[in-house]
Amino acid sequence: MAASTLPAGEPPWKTLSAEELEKQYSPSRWVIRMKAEEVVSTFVRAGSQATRKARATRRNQLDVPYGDGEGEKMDIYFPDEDSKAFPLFLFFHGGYWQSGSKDDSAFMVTPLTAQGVVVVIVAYDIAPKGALDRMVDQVTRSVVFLQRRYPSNEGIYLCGHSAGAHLAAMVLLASWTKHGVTPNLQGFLLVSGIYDLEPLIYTSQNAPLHMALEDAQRNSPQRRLEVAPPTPVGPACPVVVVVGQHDSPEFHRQSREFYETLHRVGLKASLQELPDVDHFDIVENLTREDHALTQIILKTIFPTL
Ligand SMILES: N[C@@H](CC(=O)c1ccccc1NC=O)C(=O)O
Repeated sequence: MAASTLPAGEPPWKTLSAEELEKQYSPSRWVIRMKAEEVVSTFVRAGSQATRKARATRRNQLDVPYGDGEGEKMDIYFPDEDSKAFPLFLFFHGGYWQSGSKDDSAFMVTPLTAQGVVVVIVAYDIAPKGALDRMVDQVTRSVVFLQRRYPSNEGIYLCGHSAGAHLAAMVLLASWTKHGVTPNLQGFLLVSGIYDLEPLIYTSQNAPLHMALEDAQRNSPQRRLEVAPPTPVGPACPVVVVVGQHDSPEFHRQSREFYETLHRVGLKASLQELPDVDHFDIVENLTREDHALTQIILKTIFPTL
C-alpha cells in the first residue's frame, strides 16, 4: 500500500492511489482459493443451490410483502416443530447494493432452522432502482413488519454480509417512534461490512449508486454513531463485527474501526477475525453447522448453549 505523510486525523485510505483503492474495495481480488473472475459466479451458484435446498426441505412462506414496493418481499423459513415463540434471524445479502438477491442467499437456513430458529431472507431495491436511503428505509421496515407479525418472538437477530452488513448497521440508528413499534432486537452480526462509505465514492462501485460526499456521510454508521442519540438497542445487545482473514486490509480497517466506535458509544461490541476464509466463503460456509460463523450466530442466539 503506497503511503505518504497525512495531515493529522486524515484516514489512511486517502494516501492510496486510485488503483490501490479500487483493489482494496474489490473483495474478489483478495481471494486466494480461486481466480478473481470465478469468485462471484461461484458464490452466486452456491447461494442459489442452498436456496433451492431450503425451499425443497423447509416449511416456508416465499415472497411475503413487507411493504407496497414490488421489491419489498421476504422469504420466511420455519423449523420443523411448530412453535408460537421463536428467535427470528434476518439476513441482508451483499453485492455492493447493486447485485445479489434473496433467491441466492438462503445459505444458513438448514443449520439454523434445525436449531429452532426462523430464518428470514430480506429483499431490498438494489441500484439503480433503489438508492441507499431507500434501501436503509426498506430493511428498517422489514424489521418493523416482522415484529408486528411475530410479537411474541424470542428475539430479532440482524445479520448482513458486506453491503448487507452496512444496512444492518444502519438499523442501529433507526428511530422506532415513527414506526409505532420497538422491535425486540437482541443481536447484530455484521459480516465483512463497510461502515464508512466515503472511500467508495472514488471507486467504480459507486457508478450505479451515484453517491455524492453528503450521501456517503449520511449513510455511514461509522460517522453517524459518534454523534447519534443513544441507539435503540440496549447495552446488553451483542453487536458482533466479523471479518475474514482474506478480506482486504481496508475491509479489516473498516471492521476494526467500527468495532471501536460501537464500543466507545457503549454497545456490547466484539470483533471476530475468522481464519482461513475470504469475503465470500465466510458466508458460503454458512450451509455448515460446524462453520465458525454458524457457531458464532448460534451462540449469539442461544448464549447458554
Ligand atoms: N465487484 C465486487 C463484488 C462484491 O464485492 C460482492 C459480490 C457478491 C456479494 C458481496 C460482494 N461484496 C460487497 O457487497 C468484487 O470485486 O468482489
